Amino acid sequence: MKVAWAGSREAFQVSDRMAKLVANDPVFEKFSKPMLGRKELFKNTLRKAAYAWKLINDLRLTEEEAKWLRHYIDEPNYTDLHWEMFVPAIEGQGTKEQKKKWLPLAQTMQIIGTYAQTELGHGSNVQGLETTATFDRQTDEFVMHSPTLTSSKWWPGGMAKVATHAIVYARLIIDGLFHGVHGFIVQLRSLEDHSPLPGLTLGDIGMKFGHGTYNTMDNGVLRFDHVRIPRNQMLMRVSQVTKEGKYAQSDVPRQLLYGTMVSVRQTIVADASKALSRAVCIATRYSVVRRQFGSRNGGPETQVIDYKTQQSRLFPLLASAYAFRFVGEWLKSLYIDVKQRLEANDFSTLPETHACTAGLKALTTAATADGIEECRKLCGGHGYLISSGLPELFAFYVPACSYEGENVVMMLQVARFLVKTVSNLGYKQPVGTAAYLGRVTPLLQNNCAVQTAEDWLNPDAILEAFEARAARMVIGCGERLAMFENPEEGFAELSIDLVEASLAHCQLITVSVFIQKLNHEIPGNGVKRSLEVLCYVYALFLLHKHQGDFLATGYLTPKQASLANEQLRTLYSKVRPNAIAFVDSFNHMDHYLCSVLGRYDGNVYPKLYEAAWKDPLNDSDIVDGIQQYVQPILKQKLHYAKL
Ligand SMILES: CCCCCCCCCCCCCCCCCCCCCCC/C=C/C(=O)SCCNC(=O)CCNC(=O)[C@H](O)C(C)(C)COP(=O)(O)OP(=O)(O)OC[C@H]1O[C@@H](n2cnc3c(N)ncnc32)[C@H](O)[C@@H]1OP(=O)(O)O
Ligand SMILES: Cc1cc2nc3c(=O)[nH]c(=O)nc-3n(C[C@H](O)[C@H](O)[C@H](O)COP(=O)(O)OP(=O)(O)OC[C@H]3O[C@@H](n4cnc5c(N)ncnc54)[C@H](O)[C@@H]3O)c2cc1C
Repeated sequence: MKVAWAGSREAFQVSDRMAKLVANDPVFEKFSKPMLGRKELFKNTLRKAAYAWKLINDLRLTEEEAKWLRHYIDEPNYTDLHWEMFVPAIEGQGTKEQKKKWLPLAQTMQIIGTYAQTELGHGSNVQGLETTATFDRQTDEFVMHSPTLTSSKWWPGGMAKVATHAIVYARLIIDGLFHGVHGFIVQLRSLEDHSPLPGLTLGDIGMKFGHGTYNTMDNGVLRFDHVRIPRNQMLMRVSQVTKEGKYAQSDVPRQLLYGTMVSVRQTIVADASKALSRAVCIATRYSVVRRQFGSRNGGPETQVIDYKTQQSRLFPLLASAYAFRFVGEWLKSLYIDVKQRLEANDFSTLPETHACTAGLKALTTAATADGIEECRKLCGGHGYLISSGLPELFAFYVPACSYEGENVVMMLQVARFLVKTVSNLGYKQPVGTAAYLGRVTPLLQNNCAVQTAEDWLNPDAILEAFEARAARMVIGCGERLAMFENPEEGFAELSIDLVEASLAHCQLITVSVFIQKLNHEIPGNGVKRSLEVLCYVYALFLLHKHQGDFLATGYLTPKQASLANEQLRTLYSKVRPNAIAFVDSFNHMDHYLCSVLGRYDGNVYPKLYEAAWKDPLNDSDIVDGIQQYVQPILKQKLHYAKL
């Protein structure tokens, strides 16, 4: 199962080796992080990032190994933006000459970059950005300027204190004419003494949610006061500006300017299973250790994992972790394919890839953030302790629902893709993830054939149910949209339904990828049979949760919906004996989990007790402030107390 989770024996070995490397090195200790103040926390992160870079070079780690090393160090920091956004932006949007100049500098970290797109006033609406880049023909330069307060760049990670360069997105203006938003490479700091260059105002935007997690990152604010950069620092793969000030667009679609976001959204989907599996591992291990009620004749109480209600909250999350792992793997292969095509100027699969990355990013991050919080509740009161590892994990993870495309905004992008696919049905056969929309007649006419709970243990029955639900919701929206004279008005009016239809479409993708995975790529029959159980849990849980959709579209009868729920309850009993094996297969080491509740050895209570004594408040019996503020109250001489 460890190999199935990792994807291959080699992938397992690489990640395992890097997990151990980090866990065994005292520099990467992280238990004391929540006790540090912001400045110490930040310095500590800089120290770890520098040490990691030294290890990468000294040990000559491969790119894959370096990625795992950063993952296990487990602290957001400026290198995330450098490697995940700055470098890919140059790779995807730079010309050959620009790549030749900038990539070697970035890849050896002689410069450190960030991705400065969002502003105080606009994040989702990229076309609404206000920073200007005005071409000056006389000097062959662009003048970067922040004309309003709301045009201040706001959020870019690593920008406040570390980055030396940024890809800045700004409105291109030539001779007073606006030519859309483009990316520019801008130097922010001196490479000698690290001070901000003249004309730039740079700072940190302040503390973020949760103490010890995202505050390791210096998210920044940046303002320009007529800062000049050479013309050849505009990223020019998509559009070019000549020295005469002529604006030209190549055959490459404008959407490629958004390419870096597609790349990161894909990574975010791949990473969702890491965060969810981490929370599920903690909650499952603790649910086996924790006992409440049910003692008979002085025997042990019931392990909370044996309560059906606990199983009905925990096991769908366990199944979701596996589903997201497989859909992340699948999306990665789709992305690698589109990347190769883009390099060869084949843009045909870009719209589908955009819809998949946007929709799956929204689906997996929302479910993972909610899932982490549910795992915290599954651990009862102890889940609220920082030492459970869950509050910090939630605080780190939840902004994924907003960054890289706010989730609702992303689902509306999927809706645009689906509406377009449906309106083209007469003359263009849909392919890939939308292929089922080419079979609308049977999907709209046929109804579910399930008669017994056992009938739901059939991948074809499940797939057809999810296809029929998604097709009916999408076609329904399409029909209602056609009644509007102004399509944009119709889209806005129906946006709630469109988001629900998009979710149905994305859930269909995750379910079908899970089924596909079982049909083709599982090593060993035992592993395959166990994963089949999780696949059914995932699908039937979604079906139960969204049974309103399945019933309202008329594909299922209430009886069939209740048979699905009956089967789901039976499946929970099949998951129970393997629950610990399923979470051990994630291969998460104690160092990585950083959780007293999720310890591999189950030694929860002594370690919880021990951890409490490490709190700074326990350094002494009488702490600072007691004598000054509590003793005077205790010693007051009042005849009666007034509330
Ligand atoms: C104890 C516990 C402790 C726990 C601690 C744990 C710590 C762990 C740390 C581990 C670290 C390890 C790290 C490694 C990996 C990290 C990887 C992730 C790094 C993440 C860092 C996050 C930083 C965040 C960065 C950002 O947020 S950057 C900014 C992102 N911004 C957005 O996403 C903006 C969203 N908006 C848009 O994308 C667009 O504006 C829009 C798409 C919404 C609208 O665009 P537009 O207005 O132009 O218009 P249209 O809607 O009309 O679209 C026009 C057509 O273009 C198509 N389109 C749109 N986008 C794209 C695209 N991207 N690609 C292709 N096509 C696109 C539309 O579909 C339209 O098409 P049509 O014309 O056919 O309809
Ligand atoms: C931790 C973190 C790190 C970040 N790092 C970076 C970075 O490195 N670089 C960078 O450039 N940016 C970064 N960002 C910014 C991030 O990309 C934006 O916050 C994100 O894209 C959301 O945009 P917004 O804040 O404008 O949200 P808004 O769009 O203002 O969203 C507010 C609400 O309005 C709704 N809404 C907006 N538009 C629509 C619509 N058309 N239809 C229906 N509802 C709508 C949304 O659903 C949401 O509920 C980061 C943000 C965070 C939280």
